[in-house]
Amino acid sequence: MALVAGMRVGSRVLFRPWAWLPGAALGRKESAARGRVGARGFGSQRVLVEPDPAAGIAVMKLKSPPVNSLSLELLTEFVISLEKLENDKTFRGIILTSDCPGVFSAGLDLMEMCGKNPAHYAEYWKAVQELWLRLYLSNLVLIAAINGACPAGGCLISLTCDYRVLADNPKYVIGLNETLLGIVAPFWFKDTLVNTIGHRTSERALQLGILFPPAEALQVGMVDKVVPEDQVQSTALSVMAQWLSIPDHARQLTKNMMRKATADRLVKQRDSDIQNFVGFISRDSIQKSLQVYLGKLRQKKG
Ligand SMILES: CCCCC/C=C/C(=O)SCCNC(=O)CCNC(=O)[C@H](O)C(C)(C)COP(=O)(O)OP(=O)(O)OC[C@H]1O[C@@H](n2cnc3c(N)ncnc32)[C@H](O)[C@@H]1OP(=O)(O)O
Repeated sequence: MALVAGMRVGSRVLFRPWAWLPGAALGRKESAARGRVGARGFGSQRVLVEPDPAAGIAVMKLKSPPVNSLSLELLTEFVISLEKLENDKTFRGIILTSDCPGVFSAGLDLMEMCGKNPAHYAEYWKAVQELWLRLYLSNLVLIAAINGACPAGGCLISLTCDYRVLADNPKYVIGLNETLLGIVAPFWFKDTLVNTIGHRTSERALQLGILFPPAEALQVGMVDKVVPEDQVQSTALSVMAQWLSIPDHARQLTKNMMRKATADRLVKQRDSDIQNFVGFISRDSIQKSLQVYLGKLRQKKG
């Protein structure tokens, strides 16, 4: 089946924001062969990939200073790196972490959602959806090694992982704090949280926009383990070894069984979800809220 900017995964056609990139028109086999990751690191400007082919894993580090906010560029590079690893049968797991000190990811890039036109908002939201779908349905074992603050979209990324290890630092808060910005987490952010910490805790966390410090995050189940900062990476590696001891086909089918219905809800209404986002974010009142929030972030420094 010929698809110009879409790729069939199961019964889904996924958007390919990088379809214009050199090599994108190659056949799957040729492309996979050329793109084989091997033992040397690869990546892009904003996403570093450190492969360990012998162990079947790669460490993926977000590197978009100062705070790994999820710009269109970072989202696109993230998806490309993920696809490379997914297509290379050497790899069974990814440890996802940050290369920016003190911040895992500041979430969606507020500059992408302020003062732009509807076409830009639509393109941006499609890229956010795409990253979520790819991460949430990934066949690989994904472990989040959370070595910094993890609000909103940063938290969402970690929630798509199979396991979360958080560094024990009171500044490293985690949660979906959208209401604090005067915006609303969409249904698939909410579903991802409910699937992780349950309905009642999610309702309270979402309405109040709670950013949980490590001990509370552990208590509500937002993360699976809290460890001293210098042990985040080693803990993620030992957790990975445990997950990789399970036969892939059985684990993957089980993961898919647990997650498919949630992902399908978005797949079935991607376009209307984009329209909702564009309509909501374009409102004058929402633009004003975001500007006020950005102003507060900047003031914090002064
Ligand atoms: C409408 C549909 C719903 C959409 C769903 C939305 C999801 C989201 O993810 S919205 C984004 C929510 N994110 C946040 O609330 C986090 C905001 N940032 C912070 O709280 C902090 O920056 C921090 C804890 C992540 C890091 O603190 P610190 O190390 O002290 O760094 P600074 O606050 O000084 O920030 C440095 C620099 O970066 C800018 N910045 C921070 N976050 C974002 C962001 N999400 N998008 C764009 N830019 C961001 C910040 O303004 C500073 O900029 P300059 O002042 O120009 O240096």
